Amino acid sequence: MRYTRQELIDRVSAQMPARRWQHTLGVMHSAIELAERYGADPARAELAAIIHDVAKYWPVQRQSAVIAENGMNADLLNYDAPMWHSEVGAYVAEHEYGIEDREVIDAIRYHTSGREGMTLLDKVVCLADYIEPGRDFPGVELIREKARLSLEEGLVAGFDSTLRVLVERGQTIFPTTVLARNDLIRQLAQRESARQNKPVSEKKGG
Ligand SMILES: Nc1ncnc2c1ncn2[C@@H]1O[C@H](COP(=O)(O)OP(=O)(O)O)[C@@H](O)[C@H]1O
Repeated sequence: MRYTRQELIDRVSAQMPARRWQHTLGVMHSAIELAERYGADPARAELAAIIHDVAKYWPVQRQSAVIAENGMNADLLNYDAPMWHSEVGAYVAEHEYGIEDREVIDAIRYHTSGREGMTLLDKVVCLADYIEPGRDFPGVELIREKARLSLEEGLVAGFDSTLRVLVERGQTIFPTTVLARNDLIRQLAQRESARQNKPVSEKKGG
């Protein structure tokens, strides 16, 4: 990594309006909290959170150029521009800030869409983005409640709310989010069936 934590904060915060930096501070806070609760590395969660929205306010032409010119996921360009900043943020993290930690880079890359097989760090950063203290969209309280039960339940509730809005607005859906949601629902079902198939003696309350 080329910069200290404070240098990174200075560089990232200079690229967005104050209210978006406030959101980022909230995501840093929630990412650390979720990491501590669910066994991820809080320092790596915070690092991904600091950088996650770095490209959010870049002109869209600059964002699409980074994606098109660097062999990144060009399919993203077939979807609405607000999706692009995650991929660009991952690029900036790696190539401008010298981050070498693949999991941190990927947590930035998938913080909006999610993906099938999300890592623990992906889950922490994506969910923190939904529930940071400054968020007040309809349904955020339900996502916060589910986040107290598990990362997976929190994320399913988060993706549900995003998908609902996209459907209501008649917008196209970047399919990776649907794959991520399917995968999380299967993980929850597997966890539940493992819990139910435990020998009776191991079950609390019989
Ligand atoms: N699967 C998807 N398909 C299309 N648009 C999506 C998808 N997931 C998220 N979005 C949209 O991308 C935008 C950026 O998402 P996000 O980074 O979570 O935004 P913000 O932090 O500004 O709330 C939002 O407008 C959201 O509705």
